[in-house]
Amino acid sequence: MASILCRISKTLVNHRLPPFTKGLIRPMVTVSWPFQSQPRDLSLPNPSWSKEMLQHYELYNSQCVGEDGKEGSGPWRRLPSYNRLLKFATGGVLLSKIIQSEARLFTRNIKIPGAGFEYVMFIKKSQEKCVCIFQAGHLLEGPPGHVHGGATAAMIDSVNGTHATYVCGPVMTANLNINYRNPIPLGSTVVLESTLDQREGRKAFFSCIVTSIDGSKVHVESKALFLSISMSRILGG
Ligand SMILES: CCCCCCCCCC(=O)SCCNC(=O)CCNC(=O)[C@H](O)C(C)(C)COP(=O)(O)OP(=O)(O)OC[C@H]1O[C@@H](n2cnc3c(N)ncnc32)[C@H](O)[C@@H]1OP(=O)(O)O
Repeated sequence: MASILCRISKTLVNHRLPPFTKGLIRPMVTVSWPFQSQPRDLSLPNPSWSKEMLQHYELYNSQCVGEDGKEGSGPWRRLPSYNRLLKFATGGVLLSKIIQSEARLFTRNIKIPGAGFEYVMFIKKSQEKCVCIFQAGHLLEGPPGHVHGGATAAMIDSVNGTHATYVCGPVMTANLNINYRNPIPLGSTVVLESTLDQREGRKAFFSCIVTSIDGSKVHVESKALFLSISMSRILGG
């Protein structure tokens, strides 16, 4: 048996693969536990954050500390960034053809600080609310000087999706209905507030409101339905 395995591995090593497969195929020994710790928490302040973004971050962050002065005993909890957890997900027919180590959560894929989606989320421990402070960078332009509606939709889906995952475990968005009320100026900081409206078996209904940082203007209102699914369904495609 050992000699057969040795021969197979030598064959694999010696086999010449086309150049386009470089980086796509990894030796089986590196495929171990599919979960990896996050390399960097992208929801922490960086120099691109506006004064308003920092002030709002501090406002919620201070409420993560309880009256006893202990971090984590307050009514809110800061969620570290989710960038990508599954190193070797098998779902999706084309996944075997892309560089899996380069795959990341859509809203965390622009690496230049301040250019794309800058955001941080806080969840209320009682779980009915999740808040996101979002600063829209110059690469998210839609109408001149304003944020692309698809970028806003992606943020809403991410905030509702994170909230739903926190409350229900693995979920998928089944339906997302968005009303755009006022355009979001590019470069501005807005607040997304996700609310758990109702749970009904596998279904969880959420709403989201996007407002200006001072709450004076409603930019977007939306409703979403998430369905609980098994992890094996996500991994298996
Ligand atoms: C920490 C992690 C942070 C992550 C943040 C990022 C979050 C990003 C979230 C996403 O963007 S997920 C990607 C976008 N969504 C998809 O690609 C989902 C594609 N659709 C599916 O895979 C399936 O349709 C789905 C899993 C949603 C549902 O299929 P199921 O086979 O599990 O459910 P089924 O079709 O049997 O329906 C179950 C119930 O839901 C209802 N339902 C399903 N789809 C619906 C729909 N679209 N609208 C209204 N109701 C719906 C359906 O009528 C039924 O109701 P009843 O039980 O009362 O009969």
